Amino acid sequence: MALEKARGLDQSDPLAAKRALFSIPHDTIYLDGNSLGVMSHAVNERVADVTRRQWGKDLITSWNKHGWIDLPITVGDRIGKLIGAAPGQVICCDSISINLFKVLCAALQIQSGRTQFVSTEDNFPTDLYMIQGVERLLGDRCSLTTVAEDDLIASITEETAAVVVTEVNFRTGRRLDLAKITAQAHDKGALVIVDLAHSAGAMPVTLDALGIDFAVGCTYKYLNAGPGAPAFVYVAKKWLSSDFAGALQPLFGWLGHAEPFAFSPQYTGASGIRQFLVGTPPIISLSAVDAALDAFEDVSMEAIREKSLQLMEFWLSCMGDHGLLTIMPCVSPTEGTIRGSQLSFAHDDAYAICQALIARGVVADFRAPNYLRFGFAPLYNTYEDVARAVARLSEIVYSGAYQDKAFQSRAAVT
Ligand SMILES: Cc1ncc(COP(=O)(O)O)c(C=O)c1O
Ligand SMILES: Nc1c(O)cccc1C(=O)C[C@H](N)C(=O)O
Repeated sequence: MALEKARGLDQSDPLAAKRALFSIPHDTIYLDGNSLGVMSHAVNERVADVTRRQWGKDLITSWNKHGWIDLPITVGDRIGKLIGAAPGQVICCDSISINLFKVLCAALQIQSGRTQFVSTEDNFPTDLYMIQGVERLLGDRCSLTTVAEDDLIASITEETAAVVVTEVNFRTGRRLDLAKITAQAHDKGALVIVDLAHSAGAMPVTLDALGIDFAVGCTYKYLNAGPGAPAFVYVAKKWLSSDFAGALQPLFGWLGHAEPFAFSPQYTGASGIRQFLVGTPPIISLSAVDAALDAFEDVSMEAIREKSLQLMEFWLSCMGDHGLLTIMPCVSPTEGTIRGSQLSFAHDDAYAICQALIARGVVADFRAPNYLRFGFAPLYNTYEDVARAVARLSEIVYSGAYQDKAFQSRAAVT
């Protein structure tokens, strides 16, 4: 029944043709695109071209000949289109963690006199760690206050330098209201720094329209650029033309210099977003980001969001039909609009169930303390994936197959 319904839904799916752009092992149902997206054929081909032809034959001339030197900016602008940022405000470089360091320092510089960052206690750890690192570096010029998600808005006061918020919670999938958070922050004179790791490529994001000050995000999840592909950083235009322009962030690397090839001993930051570049970009994986973005060229983020919501509704109805929702309750919001593109379920044996699923070709992941997490990537996941994965989950849970010893021992990466 569920399989028939799924096939019908796949037939009328306007994004169905997109799946053919990706390389997905035929015996795998991949529901972990919220951790590492799958490889597109375009990425595979571009990486081969960059290594064989560009690097292999054209060698160092490729910095000019193949536009390597401008890739952080050209790719940044392409990402900008997906997150509601006009050109010139996004650059693709470094990791989320490093980019956070840059924008945390920028925020403190802009907010002279204010020292407090407010964040959520359940934020992705690297976001909290980076603030703790700045705190260690700057002493009483920086402090971190963490609060429950429900208390975030009320905790933003005239003392707050910036709110540091991840739009979609990596454990629960809860999506916070950026419009309300930004309105309160700006009302109190605080800045807003957003982590879009679980938003970019999964749903519409409107940074310029919301008036967000800074944002960071990665490209290896829903943007499918590959393991360790460079992240991005958004800096609102008004800060790029502020008094601090050219020296907004403290990692004064040579490629953020106004004239890198003048090799001056004195740092003068480049104008605009280029000042957020530090050292030499990883051209092979940056090219992979560029190629990965091709899959988003002719599709709207609204259409992607629509399918994401429908995939999750179908997943929940299939789990309900199998009686699974009482055995492993959903810890994600039941209301789709306040959820990202993932569903998490609590079960004491979530880790072992996840391993048993992987052994049966359904790739999900486990997140401490006891969550089984499924990510939905509308460009390549199908309704048939959903029906088949829930059937396998049901078989594992009711048969007790997950209790096998082989599924108990924890790997380094979960
Ligand atoms: C919300 C969030 N922020 C940051 C990261 C990681 O950042 P980085 O690019 O520094 O590894 C992740 C996942 O790895 C994440 O889920
Ligand atoms: N970045 C990752 C990695 O290098 C290895 C394993 C997982 C990741 C992840 O992205 C985890 C992810 N941020 C999460 O939401 O759990």
